Amino acid sequence: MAQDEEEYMTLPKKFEDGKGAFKRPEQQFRNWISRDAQAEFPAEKDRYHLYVSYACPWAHRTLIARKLKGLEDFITFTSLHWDMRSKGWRFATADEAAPNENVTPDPLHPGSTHMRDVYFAVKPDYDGRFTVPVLYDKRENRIVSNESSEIIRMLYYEFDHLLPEEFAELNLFPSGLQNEIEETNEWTYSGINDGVYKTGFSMTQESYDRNVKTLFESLDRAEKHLASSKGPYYFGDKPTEADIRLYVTIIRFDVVYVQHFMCNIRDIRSGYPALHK
Ligand SMILES: N[C@@H](CCC(=O)N[C@@H](CS)C(=O)NCC(=O)O)C(=O)O
Repeated sequence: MAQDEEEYMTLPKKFEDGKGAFKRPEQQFRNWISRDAQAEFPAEKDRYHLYVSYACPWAHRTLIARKLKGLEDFITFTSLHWDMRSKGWRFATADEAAPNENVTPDPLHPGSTHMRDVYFAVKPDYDGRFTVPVLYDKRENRIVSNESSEIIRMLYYEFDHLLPEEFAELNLFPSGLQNEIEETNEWTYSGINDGVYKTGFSMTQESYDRNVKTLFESLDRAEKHLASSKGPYYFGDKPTEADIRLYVTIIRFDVVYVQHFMCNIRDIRSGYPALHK
């Protein structure tokens, strides 16, 4: 095992930006599924599996993209148990399993109890965090990717030639909006998606003050955009990546981040009517 358990839970302290703020580490598995049948990871039915946690906004993005693109028969998934302790995410035991909710023991590696077991089975000297989501290749027993921003983009297009028209046609990153989406992603990510973590995991008062201010300024900006746009989605009458990225944080905001991450200048319900809608 590359890290002992106690050290693992204190690792966030190593991910510090030098100013007391949490700095998210780079993900280590960055392969791509491709529509090209000769590719290392070609798009195929029932070849890939997603490991997620319902608690995790980054994993939630991948479940939304999978659903919107009609990829349920292409990509199976398992949700880890919500109760994360010193070894990181764990699988539900047979007693706790809720198979209809995909909360089960690991269907692919009998005997593995934690997400870390999957990482070590693939890469015995892995030394990063045992994060979800993980996109896993069931045929080659390899991890394709553990970076949600890239997983969702693979799902947008790479299976399109195998999908019924209604799903192939759904374009969550249309060329006419790509610049605006990328520009929105940039501040939404750093101010909101990661902003709640930077606020909640601040190690100094100065870092908390700075990050909570940026977070609420970014929420104000998203609120203003939504209040003055036609809607119902962020960029008009069709959902795009901007909606997926914003939604997963907003839906958790009042129930998780206000209290647990001290993101409590306002809540969404009473402070942001357009975001709430
Ligand atoms: N950049 C990654 C971040 C994933 C991530 O940080 N996931 C969290 C859950 S919300 C996790 O699994 N943390 C476990 C850990 O750090 O031990 C992505 O977007 O996929």
